Amino acid sequence: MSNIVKIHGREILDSRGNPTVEVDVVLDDGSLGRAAVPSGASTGTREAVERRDGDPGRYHGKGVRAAIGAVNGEIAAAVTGMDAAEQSAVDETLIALDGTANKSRLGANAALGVSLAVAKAAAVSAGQPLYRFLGGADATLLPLPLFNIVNGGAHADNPLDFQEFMIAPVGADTLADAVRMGSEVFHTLRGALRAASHNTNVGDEGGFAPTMATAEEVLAFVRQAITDTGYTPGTDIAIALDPAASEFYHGGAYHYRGEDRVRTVEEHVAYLAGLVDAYPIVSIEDGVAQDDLDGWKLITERLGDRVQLVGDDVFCTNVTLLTDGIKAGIANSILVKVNQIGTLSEMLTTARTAHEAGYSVVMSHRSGETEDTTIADLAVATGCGQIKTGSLSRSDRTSKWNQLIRIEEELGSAARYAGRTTLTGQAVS
Ligand SMILES: C=C(OP(=O)(O)O)C(=O)O
Ligand SMILES: [Mg+2]
Repeated sequence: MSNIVKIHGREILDSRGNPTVEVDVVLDDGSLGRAAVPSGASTGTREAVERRDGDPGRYHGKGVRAAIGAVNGEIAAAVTGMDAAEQSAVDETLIALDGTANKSRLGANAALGVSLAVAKAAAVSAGQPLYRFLGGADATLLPLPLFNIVNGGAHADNPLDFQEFMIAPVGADTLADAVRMGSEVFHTLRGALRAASHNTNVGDEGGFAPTMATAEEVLAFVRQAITDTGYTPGTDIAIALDPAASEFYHGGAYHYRGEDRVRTVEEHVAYLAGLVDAYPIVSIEDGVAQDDLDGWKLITERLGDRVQLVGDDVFCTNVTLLTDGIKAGIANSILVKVNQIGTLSEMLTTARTAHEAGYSVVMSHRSGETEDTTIADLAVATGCGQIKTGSLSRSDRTSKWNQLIRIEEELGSAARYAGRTTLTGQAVS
């Protein structure tokens, strides 16, 4: 038993240069846990509410300072003296103290910083790495990485409607091999884009952000880059998409800016199905919008037995939304982002509920990140088998891949690489 003796929140910068929350938790045996809180750009409407600021540049830090004030004031007063190993009790205290359904009073960013820092301090106190402290001796599964190598949507200033084009080294033998393969393709793609006179600037998650108008154009480049690197598309390296469709769904239809055309729900789902037919796509996240329940039913009926259909905005890491979705028979997978719900315990409940229903779980970063690598450990602790944490450039992204490399090395012969084993739906060949 190690009690919390000090909680200190501070303002730091995230990868977009915006202020965010970092929390230190100190225990009576001197153990220190530190956690920094990320932030999304294409946020789901039912996410827990972070106290932040709307207009970068003009405010700089007002909302974040209010969240930090809550950490150093009300939260510190309530949580100091508690046993850091009692994560559920700490998280229940945070939830009750806030008192709202969406953590809007104190801020989900205040709650999450404390929740994660407490877990990390407890792991230090127990003399264990976080993944083992939370996951036990069975936490040996290294996740399949989904590397986001082309950025569009809300994460880039190009005309691409789809937010993320990812590659997944399903045929790698180890996580370290998967990272190497991903980076090889990333560099091949850079060369191919340059050769075709496209820019090779990167977006928020470190993937290239070329001025292309259609998903097909990107997919053709990505598939060619896989082949030109010496790998077989689909067998060695598959493709995953996050269209983040809530961002371009308005008035009951999908508005494609790049092509300057509108697709009905049926046309949009048929278009995605056509992409699955034409390319080695194994996973589509938010293929339809959070408010388009008919679209979710249609896409699940049409593609659910062929590809992984991941719910991000539609579930918001919220166990109630997930349970409703399971009952409605939509999706077959959930994206899990700790800051969407605000405490570690709630995220773990959501992940467990998904697994029990046969839904796969993909651990995820946010588009605004920090150098904090906690989600790498959480992916191994939960044994979820998949993680997306951006591209193979920018330290805010590579820090997570590098942490997974370290965990794999530390596990030695006990380490197992998930490859394609945790993908739901029928993987393509
Ligand atoms: C990581 C994502 O983006 P954001 O953090 O902007 O919600 C996503 O939509 O999956
Ligand atoms: Mg998403």
